[in-house]
Amino acid sequence: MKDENVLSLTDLTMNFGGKNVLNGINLDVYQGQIIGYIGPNGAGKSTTVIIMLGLIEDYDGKVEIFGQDISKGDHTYKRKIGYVPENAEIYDNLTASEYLTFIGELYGLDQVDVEVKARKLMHAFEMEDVFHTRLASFSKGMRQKVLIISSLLHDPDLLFLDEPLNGLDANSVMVIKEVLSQLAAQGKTIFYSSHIMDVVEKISNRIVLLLDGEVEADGSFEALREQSKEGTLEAIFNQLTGFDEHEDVARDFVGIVGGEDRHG
Ligand SMILES: Nc1ncnc2c1ncn2[C@@H]1O[C@H](COP(=O)(O)OP(=O)(O)OP(=O)(O)O)[C@@H](O)[C@H]1O
Repeated sequence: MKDENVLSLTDLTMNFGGKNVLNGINLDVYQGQIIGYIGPNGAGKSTTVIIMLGLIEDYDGKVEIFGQDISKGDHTYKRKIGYVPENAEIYDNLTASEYLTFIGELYGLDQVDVEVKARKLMHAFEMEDVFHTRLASFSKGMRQKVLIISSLLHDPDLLFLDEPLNGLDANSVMVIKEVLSQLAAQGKTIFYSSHIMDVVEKISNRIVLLLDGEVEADGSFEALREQSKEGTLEAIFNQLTGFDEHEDVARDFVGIVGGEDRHG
């Protein structure tokens, strides 16, 4: 069923130590959308995601996921969400098989079923040979693939991804982009947070730009391009965040590196 509201944020505000980090976010996300969630460092993207995951509770405003207000104590919605964190505390002493089975069991899956599914997904990513190898020996990209698998074991309806392509080679990037498109086409909803503008531009059907804890822009790439008259999402991002000083910043930086600190 498309056009179903999967996620709704109403006047979401978050204050850390007297500083407002989120300043009243309003957002309705519909089934099958891939939301590119972008914004400068410190804009509040991770904070929003962590609130939606139910990990921060002292926010103001309303967060509804699958039509339920998540502050009401019913945590069953968590069974239907998946999460790829940017920096995962991965369990280095576990093998991929042990880690994935553990995560699957946390989601309430049967141990044998989850192990079979995890092995198949590792095989699909050409990693079956390291299924029983400790994660400590995995490369960055291999770990990232394990994280992606772990977020999908329970076939979630809503997926939160934070820089999911970290460390992946060009071929793997193509596979994951295609996986996400096909999941969205099946009706899964994807909340994709990244700083890699050309990927966000291609993968998202809706882009939400957060600036100082507020939604500064919200629309398809085509609509944003129309409004801003810029050609790429990177240029739109620079324009909307009011940044046109990259050459000056770089010149200062390189000058300091070379011992020519003009500011003393
Ligand atoms: N637990 C915390 N305690 C205090 N301040 C916090 C905490 N978490 C985040 N902040 C502050 O909230 C602001 C938003 O942080 P957040 O991590 O949400 O930004 P972001 O948009 O995800 O940034 P980035 O692109 O760098 O990942 C920052 O100023 C940060 O210092």
